[in-house]
Amino acid sequence: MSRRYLMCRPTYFAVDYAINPWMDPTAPVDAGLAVAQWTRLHELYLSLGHTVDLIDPLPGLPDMVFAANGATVVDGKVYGAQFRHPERADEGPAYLAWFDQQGFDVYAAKSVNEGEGDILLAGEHLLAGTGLRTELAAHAEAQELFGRPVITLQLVDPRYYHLDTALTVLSPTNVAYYPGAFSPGSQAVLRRLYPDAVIATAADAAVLGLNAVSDGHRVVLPSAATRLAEALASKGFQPVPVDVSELHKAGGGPKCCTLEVRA
Ligand SMILES: CN(C)C(=N)NCCC[C@H](N)C(=O)O
Repeated sequence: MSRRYLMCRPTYFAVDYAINPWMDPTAPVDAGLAVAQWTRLHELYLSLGHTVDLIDPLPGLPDMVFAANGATVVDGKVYGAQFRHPERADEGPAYLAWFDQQGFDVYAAKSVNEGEGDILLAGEHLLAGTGLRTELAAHAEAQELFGRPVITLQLVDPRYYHLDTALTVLSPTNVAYYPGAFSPGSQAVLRRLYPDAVIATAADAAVLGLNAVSDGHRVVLPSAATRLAEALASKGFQPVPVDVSELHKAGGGPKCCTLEVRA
């Protein structure tokens, strides 16, 4: 199924600060390679028949490439992001202004939330992560704004700081997830909601394999996640691997670079 995405070219990509355990400002980053990998991801979406809008990157915001964190867009309503860390604070208004200019109904958040990093549409309801970045209060805000039930999931491992590092929505009725990233209660919720889920291993999660983008059948995921790709194929999904090794140095993958625009 064809989707509409928003992406941001990593023109100013760098790892200048560390706000997650993957980031090491002393390690070298090849900004040119990051742009090349991002460009391949962009072209891949176009070749799969998706529409991709682009927002202009801003200097001084090296993580702005991670468009998924910029907002949550459902039914044409845009719930703006309010970032936990000051290093990313200016991204929220930049993304909201873009949506405003495009004529969407935009809502500035009252609570800390990092967009689709932590708030994922799954069929009729929203799955929402908390514990590391997005505040619980944002779940209530999102429920009120979108008029859809929000299912709160507690994240417990700092490596999997956003819900979209630990869980991929594969279709309206199924997900893939790494149980170790969730509290025991949230693991039980996921088992109850998704008895047929694809269960990722610690190794799948460690290459950020769950930071994937599904259109309901084709699943774009990091090429390093080979076992997860096999598990998805065995459930009838089509894995589409993409190399995002340079973006991984900031703690990101294909999903982080991709905000779904649901008009
Ligand atoms: C699923 N992921 C990982 C994302 N949705 N976003 C990536 C954000 C990376 C950024 N350095 C940060 O730590 O905020």
